[in-house]
Amino acid sequence: MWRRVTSLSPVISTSKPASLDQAASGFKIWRSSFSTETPTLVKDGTTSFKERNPFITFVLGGPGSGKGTQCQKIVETFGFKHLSAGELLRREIDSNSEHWSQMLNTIKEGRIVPSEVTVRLIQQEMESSDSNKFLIDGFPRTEENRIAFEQLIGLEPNVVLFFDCPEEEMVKRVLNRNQGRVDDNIDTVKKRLKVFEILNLPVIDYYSKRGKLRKINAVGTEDEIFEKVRPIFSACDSVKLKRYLKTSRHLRPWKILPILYVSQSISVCQ
Ligand SMILES: Nc1ncnc2c1ncn2[C@@H]1O[C@H](COP(=O)(O)OP(=O)(O)OP(=O)(O)O)[C@@H](O)[C@H]1O
Ligand SMILES: Nc1ccn([C@@H]2O[C@H](COP(=O)(O)O)[C@@H](O)[C@H]2O)c(=O)n1
Ligand SMILES: [Mg+2]
Repeated sequence: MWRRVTSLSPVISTSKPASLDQAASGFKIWRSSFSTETPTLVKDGTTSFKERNPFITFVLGGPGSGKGTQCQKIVETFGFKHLSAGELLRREIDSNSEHWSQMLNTIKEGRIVPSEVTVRLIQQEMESSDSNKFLIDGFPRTEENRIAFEQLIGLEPNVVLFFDCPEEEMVKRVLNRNQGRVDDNIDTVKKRLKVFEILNLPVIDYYSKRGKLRKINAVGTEDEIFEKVRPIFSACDSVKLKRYLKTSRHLRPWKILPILYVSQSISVCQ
């Protein structure tokens, strides 16, 4: 049984000019429906999602930079729950949910769906998941996305991956993808690249300044790129382990030493 708890919080705002926001989403009506209250779902008799202290990774990069491909490998190797924001939106469109046609048009135009919609979808998936380690792929795409996540969910990412790829390579990969996506065409890709540059790069810069960004050169084979990703998560495991060691009485040092050793190679991922 879920009950809704609300608390007051400031209105979500961004430092971007309003015209840019509008160009990115095209959903003035949805945007204006943002509440000044922050609802939090709390399961009766159990802890809230926030209290589960989940490990959150945001996965960023331009269109076709390889976010989804690398997330799959991270899932296979480190057992994270993968949530692709774009995939969640496509699923909503396929299920003819409310606003499906607006969402479809937004995606066709390479623009950004209002944050409240996307954050709610991510929140539902996280809260209903058994996992406590999440890869949130393709999110946050804008400062508004980022602030909405912080305000509605009340959490920040532990790590932010950024797959840095030249535009020419991204365009080539998207046009060869062949998965029937409505936005995999040259016109939409050009728009998505523009949106990435104007709206997503400031988010990347934000996390870089806070020391959370792990920038990965996304040129090379899928396996070569994953070898740059791997140490980041080995290190994340070790951070959790260190925390565990502080609180646990059941120490088994011989079991964690190899992982701590691997973690020494963190930080330079270029
Ligand atoms: N290192 C790589 N070299 C060549 N092709 C790749 C590489 N990584 C991924 N690809 C291919 O490029 C295409 C785009 O990859 P992927 O779907 O992972 O990108 P993405 O960042 O998730 O893109 P989007 O933001 O559009 O969802 C896919 O067809 C994938 O198989
Ligand atoms: N935070 C997000 C993520 C995605 N979208 C829309 O979906 C499109 C596809 O996203 P992918 O991550 O699968 O490339 C994207 O171009 C946006 O139109 C969004 O609005 N907000
Ligand atoms: Mg993807």
